[in-house]
Amino acid sequence: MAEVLLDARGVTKRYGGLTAVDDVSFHVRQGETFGIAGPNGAGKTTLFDIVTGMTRLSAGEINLDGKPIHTKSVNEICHRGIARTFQLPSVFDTETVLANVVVGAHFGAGNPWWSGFRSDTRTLARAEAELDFVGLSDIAGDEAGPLAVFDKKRLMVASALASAPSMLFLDEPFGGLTPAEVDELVDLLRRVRERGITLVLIEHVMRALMALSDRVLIMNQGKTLFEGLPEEVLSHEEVMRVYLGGMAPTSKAKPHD
Ligand SMILES: Nc1ncnc2c1ncn2[C@@H]1O[C@H](COP(=O)(O)OP(=O)(O)OP(=O)(O)O)[C@@H](O)[C@H]1O
Repeated sequence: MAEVLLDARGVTKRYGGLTAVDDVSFHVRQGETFGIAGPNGAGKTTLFDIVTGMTRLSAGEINLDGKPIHTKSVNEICHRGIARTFQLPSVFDTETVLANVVVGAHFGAGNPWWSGFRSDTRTLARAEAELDFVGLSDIAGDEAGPLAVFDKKRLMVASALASAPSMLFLDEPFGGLTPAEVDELVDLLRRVRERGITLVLIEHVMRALMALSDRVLIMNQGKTLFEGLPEEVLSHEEVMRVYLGGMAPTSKAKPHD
């Protein structure tokens, strides 16, 4: 069995009287794809924000490769090998598609912090290779702001990959995509996995979550409702009641919306 890459124990985040993430523990093994689902407000994005250093946990610990990251800054965590994408497409609107990816390549895991002050052919080549990988080379010179949702989502993936991560966290990568785009992105993420990059994804599109995940974590009201194999979700009564609400898991609808 592959080694544990990420180990989260008793992770808790309180906002005043609200406990957004409540004593959640899970681990992710090298090379696996770990899916996270749950209704609106379950604490999924907060969990991502904690792991990636965008918010501090109130209690618990998170280790990457056996070393703590929950006390580290966003850039230190990035340099340790964790990259992420966001629920709402987040790109530098007024920069070109290529310039967006160059940012990831400049500031990512393989470079020291000052690398952003210089431009080199190796960094540019890495950015161009990732653009090619996600299928956006043809529009490398276009401004990123007016891009369609699917292109922005692929651009976020390219920028994240350019930072040379060992783990890629994807927050609802399939939201707002057409069925054909969902299929294309599933294929792209499989190719990311084939590169040996460990994936963690939050997803409401159950078809995509089931197709990609080796194991899943279902959250509800900040707590772990279920952790196990995707096929076991279907026979878990509490998950079916709370999350799926009786809907077929292959449905493309968001049951909580
Ligand atoms: N900065 C914050 N301050 C106060 N409360 C917050 C903050 N961020 C999140 N919350 C609350 O924490 C809870 C969990 O939110 P979170 O966004 O993590 O849920 P989610 O599972 O990602 O939901 P969704 O599926 O809608 O994205 C919600 O009740 C939310 O309102």
